[in-house]
Amino acid sequence: MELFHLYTLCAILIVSSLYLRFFFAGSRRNLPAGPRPLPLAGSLLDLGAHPHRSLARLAARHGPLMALRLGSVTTLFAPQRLDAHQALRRGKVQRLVSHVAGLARQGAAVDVRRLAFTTALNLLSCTILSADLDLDDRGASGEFMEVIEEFPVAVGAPNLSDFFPAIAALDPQRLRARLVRVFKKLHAIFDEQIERRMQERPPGIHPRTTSWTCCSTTAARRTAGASIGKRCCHCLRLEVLAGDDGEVGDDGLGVEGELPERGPVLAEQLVDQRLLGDAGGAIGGSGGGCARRGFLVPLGSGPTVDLRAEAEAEASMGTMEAEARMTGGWAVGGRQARLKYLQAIVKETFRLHPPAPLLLPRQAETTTEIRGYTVPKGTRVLVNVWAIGQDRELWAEPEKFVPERFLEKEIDFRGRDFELVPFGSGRRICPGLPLAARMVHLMLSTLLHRFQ
Ligand code: HEM
Repeated sequence: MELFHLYTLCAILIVSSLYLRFFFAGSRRNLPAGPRPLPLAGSLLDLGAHPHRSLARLAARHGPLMALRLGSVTTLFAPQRLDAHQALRRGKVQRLVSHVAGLARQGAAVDVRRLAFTTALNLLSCTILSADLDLDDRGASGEFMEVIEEFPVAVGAPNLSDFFPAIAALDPQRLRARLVRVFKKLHAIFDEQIERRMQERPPGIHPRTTSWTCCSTTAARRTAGASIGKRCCHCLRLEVLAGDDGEVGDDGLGVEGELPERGPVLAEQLVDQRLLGDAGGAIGGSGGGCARRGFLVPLGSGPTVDLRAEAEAEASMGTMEAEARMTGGWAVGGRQARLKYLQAIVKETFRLHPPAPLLLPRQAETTTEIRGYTVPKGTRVLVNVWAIGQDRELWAEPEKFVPERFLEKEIDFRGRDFELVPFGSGRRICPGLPLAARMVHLMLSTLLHRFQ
């Protein structure tokens, strides 16, 4: 009997150690490097009294992205910010390239402006709505593009009502009516996406309610299978933004580069009227606007510019592809940051053709003094970014497209250098800047590299 117990114990030990070995080997497969875990405790003992210091020490040994097993939980540590949307961006640009290659093989014309626009839009719609727009589809993306193009026209046109508020109710130029129509179309597009997401969800399941994602009425109405009125759309948009499980995550904004710093506020901004209002012009800027107003036109206008940019894209892409082959991925987005000349082209284009030449209007909240002048409360303030880009005191031969000027100057468009503020500056700086900047560089360098 004693012997039987001994055999049973041995068998259990052997089976469980084999299982644990298999389990942990499998779970560590293709994980980033990290310290070898002890049985059961994993690397818990490595953390010590000051985990932040111990982790930094371990990262210095194992690399910037490190996997640790703490108890039974595998944990990933990154001392730097992670760009979780890199794969999504790459996928979109890869699709753009395949599409353009297909058109080139057929000898068909390529509408770069529309394709760049749809690619940028696609990234946004995947990020916000998990919906992919077809590059061929003139329907959905074409309609969206029309709506977005109408915004700057309706918003940017000088409006008599702004100058004579007493007649605002009459809307003499019908601009307000026009904007209402545009918003209606845009809401219809969003409503369609919301409806689609709701249809796809199994009946009776509604996302977890969090303080900012979804109001209880909406959840209750949906659970009851009732239709949802326009008033609930705001909540739904936030809910859609939050992804299927109510978490801002895989397709939500909470993981994108620099955006989480602004958190739910940004999410609300993006999804509520602001997105519908401001990002409209902005989206046009990030894709079609840039292609239309700038990047590709000046590139074709000077052989030096063209060749240098191409050579740089070529060199960088060579490395990127080698890297991609090793990692099994595609173009490595981070490398874009090192394309100095391409960056200079992008900056020069923003200087000459800022997509929002007057930014968004401001209003003085209090009476204030600037350069000895009094600015009364309520004064409308317009910043002419286009004129700043044309200022002869700041730029030599400002009317010329000369990217080289940015090779000599340490000027960026992120709102710190007031000579170049195509995305605005300060508290109301464009929150889409990181996304737009990455997409513009990635699309431009990829197209230059792949096509003549
Ligand atoms: C090349 C691309 C883009 C350009 C040039 C651009 C430019 C701008 C500018 C000039 C403003 C006004 C800033 C100010 O008045 O100080 C703005 C605001 C805004 N942009 Fe962009 N944008 C771009 C892309 C995007 C994208 C891709 C998104 C969305 C993901 C976006 C979302 C917004 C929002 C929500 C605001 C309003 C911010 C606020 O009022 O606080 N933009 N953008």
